[in-house]
Amino acid sequence: MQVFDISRPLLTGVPTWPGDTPFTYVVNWPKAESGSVNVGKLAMSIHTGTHVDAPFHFDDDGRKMMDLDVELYIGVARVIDVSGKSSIGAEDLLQLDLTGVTRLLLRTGSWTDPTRFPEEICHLRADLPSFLAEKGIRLIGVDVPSVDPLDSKELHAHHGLHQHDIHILEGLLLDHVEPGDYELIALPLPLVEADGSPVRAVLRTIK
Ligand SMILES: N[C@@H](CC(=O)c1ccccc1NC=O)C(=O)O
Ligand SMILES: [Zn+2]
Ligand SMILES: [Zn+2]
Repeated sequence: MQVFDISRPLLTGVPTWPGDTPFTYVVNWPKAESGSVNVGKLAMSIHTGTHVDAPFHFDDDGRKMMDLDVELYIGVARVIDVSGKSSIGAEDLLQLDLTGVTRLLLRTGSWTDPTRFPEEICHLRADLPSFLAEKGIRLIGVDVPSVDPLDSKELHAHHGLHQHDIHILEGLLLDHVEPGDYELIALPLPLVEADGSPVRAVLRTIK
């Protein structure tokens, strides 16, 4: 059994959405002062690195992190390669047999420099959510900061996925993983009021 870490490392300088809270970690209470332990303090945006979105992120009346079904973030997931495309719609996935797939991770390869926030990414087209829902998919994962174009204010993909009860996992690292079926573990933190959560996402080979 092999485990692939598909999470982006969180460290000072990690790319964030333009204008968003920078990531900081400091030892706020060092052992030399406390006498026994180093105690760290963390500040970050929910949407930095590998994370899940809760519907409240794009809908004031939407559910928050703790209201979402934790089961969806654990279980068999299929990784597919869709690199080289500027967007993904139903047409791009028509040839695939997605029978029995609940969690689908798209390797777009469109975030080429992990040290910088991308200028352009592969996004999901408006016809994809209903197509995925028909196939029974409940969670979609992408290796880019958003399922919508970076400058989108309408967030058609976010809203469409939510309407079809499909959960969103963003900012994965999939370059080092071959397409196929794995067990996904990407548990969000129990942030009761939050619009999402950072996750540690891993893929475990099956058998
Ligand atoms: N929808 C994006 C986040 C996003 O749009 C965003 C995140 C932080 C600060 C600003 C953002 N969008 C601004 O237009 C996401 O789901 O990660
Ligand atoms: Zn997000
Ligand atoms: Zn999002």
